[in-house]
Amino acid sequence: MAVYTHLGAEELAELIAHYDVGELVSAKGIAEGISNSNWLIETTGPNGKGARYILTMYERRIELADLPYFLGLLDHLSAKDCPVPRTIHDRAGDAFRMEHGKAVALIEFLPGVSPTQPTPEQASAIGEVLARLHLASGDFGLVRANTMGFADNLRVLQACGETGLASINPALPAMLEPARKAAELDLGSLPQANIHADLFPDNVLMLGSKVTGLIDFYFACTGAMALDLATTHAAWSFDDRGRYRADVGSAIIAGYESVRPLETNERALLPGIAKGTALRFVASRAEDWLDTPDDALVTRKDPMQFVSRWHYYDDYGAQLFA
Ligand SMILES: Nc1ncnc2c1ncn2[C@@H]1O[C@H](COP(=O)(O)OP(=O)(O)OP(=O)(O)O)[C@@H](O)[C@H]1O
Ligand SMILES: N[C@@H](CCO)C(=O)O
Repeated sequence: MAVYTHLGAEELAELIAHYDVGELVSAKGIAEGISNSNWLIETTGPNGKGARYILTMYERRIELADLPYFLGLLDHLSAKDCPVPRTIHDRAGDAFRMEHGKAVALIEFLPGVSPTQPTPEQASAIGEVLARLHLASGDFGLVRANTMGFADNLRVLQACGETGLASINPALPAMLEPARKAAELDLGSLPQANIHADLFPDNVLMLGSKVTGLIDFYFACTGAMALDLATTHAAWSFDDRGRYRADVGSAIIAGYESVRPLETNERALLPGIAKGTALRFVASRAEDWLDTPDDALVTRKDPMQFVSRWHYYDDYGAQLFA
């Protein structure tokens, strides 16, 4: 249940009164999500016709200093017609406010549901939208370094330690060596933009094959566009038993290239980048696994899922991205 902080009805009404969105009608805690507290807010709307918003309270992981980048990027992309939610600014013009010592933001509600078994049509649509996002984000004025880059992944795995990794699964310590290799990959010479960097299906809202919303930009950073494409490929193209879905994988690349064809140097590095991005999720999941007590209510994500994806890219990456 992702509502970590209780906000009473009066507190919520007072908070909403700082925005030009009408009066509070209802507020429901949203169960999905694990990092932040989220509420679905209904108000009478700026013009009295009713409106819905997402209220997010930033609970952990997110640095306050990064919020202008994350929220500003949403505004920049939505102004360029990308399907991302706008940030609603308060009457003073601020994108976030402090409440109980924590930052809160009011965000446009977008319709749609996250696909659990994406179709090739949906995969193609997400590829297209990702490329549009890259073309639109290049001239966003702010920059943010990737804090989950390949060298960071190595540090995270090393900090888990061989014993810690082996306590999750005996096959995990063997990923330290590939992580060392990935850390040597230099993505700095590839075309850069502001990238989402975590575009899993649960961060995408869709109606049928139409992408209605990309959400959860809290790993967004300035980085190689090919990294974002490889991450999306790794997140979408395997079924729940870990089998590669060729129709979905090729539809993502084809959809992307229908808007922004890959450059030769990006294509050449994609197999290595795909392995590196698989290790990003091995590392963050292993770290979370060791940090989460066995009796916590949160369901831990299995790092081994991405070990098997790493092996797939190691075996077939060269032909997949040829
Ligand atoms: N702009 C939006 N429009 C509609 N629904 C949204 C929007 N933003 C978030 N949601 C809903 O709220 C849920 C939780 O949001 P989100 O996944 O961002 O949670 P989180 O805790 O911030 O992230 P995470 O679990 O990835 O750490 C989403 O699954 C989605 O259903
Ligand atoms: N989307 C990530 C969580 C955020 O880093 C995962 O599935 O491991």
